[in-house]
Amino acid sequence: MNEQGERSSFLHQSELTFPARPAALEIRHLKKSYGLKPILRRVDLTLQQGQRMALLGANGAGKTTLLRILAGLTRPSSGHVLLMGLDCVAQAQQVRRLVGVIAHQPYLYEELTALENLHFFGRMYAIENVQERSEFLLQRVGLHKRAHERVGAFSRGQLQRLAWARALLHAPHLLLLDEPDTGLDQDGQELMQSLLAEHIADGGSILFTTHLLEDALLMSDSIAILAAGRISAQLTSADVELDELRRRYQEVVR
Ligand SMILES: Nc1ncnc2c1ncn2[C@@H]1O[C@H](COP(=O)(O)OP(=O)(O)OP(=O)(O)O)[C@@H](O)[C@H]1O
Repeated sequence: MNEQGERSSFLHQSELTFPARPAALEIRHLKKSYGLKPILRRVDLTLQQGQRMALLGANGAGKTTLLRILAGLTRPSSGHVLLMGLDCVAQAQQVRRLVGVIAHQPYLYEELTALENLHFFGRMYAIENVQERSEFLLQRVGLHKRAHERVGAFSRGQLQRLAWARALLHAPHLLLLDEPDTGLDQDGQELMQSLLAEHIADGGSILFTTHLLEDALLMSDSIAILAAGRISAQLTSADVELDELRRRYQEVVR
């Protein structure tokens, strides 16, 4: 390259603008049908890194379906989903490492102990310090005394606590939480709140579903309402009172 060429390439480089960091989640024109039945007709949604979003909607609106697509458990019929800039379908394996999921099913092996379950998932995610990390999380969710008990004998709330440990095991960026407080007692609810706060303090992002509008408001930075297969309303939590949220929700889901 001649002198002039070097200079122009230097100038070019100095003028480069670095791309803004990718959104935690970017959903465009997402559609999902089961057979001929459309469930998600056109979902567009963005969640920035470090943010918490509540996803509301009536029974059967498609919230779980949407979360399952984001978690790589179900394929979309069409549209695009990017997670931290990675395509949910084309880069599904990398995407799975970025998400921690609490779903309706706990996704745990009943015949294994709590510790064995975490070891199993730890190996799946190729976590280096799996023993240490598993013990730390069992302690954190209050199950350290049950580490060597078979999960088949756990109560619903204990399963949910272990599901939390499993979801956090690989330190995912995005938590996808489908009614995450199901079965948790008062202590469990407080534990969940502190796990969520720690996740956000560490720079993570959260998308969760709930039917409790009050919780949605308290636990989120923004609220999206899914109705008729679309995000029919999006609100900034700090700008809306509970009564107004109730009114908007009724208007949209009716
Ligand atoms: N595997 C499937 N095959 C066929 N239909 C399905 C399947 N999974 C979900 N559906 C249908 O998709 C629609 C949306 O279900 P989904 O579980 O996503 O709703 P939801 O908003 O999470 O509801 P809820 O608040 O009751 O948990 C429902 O009509 C349901 O029957």
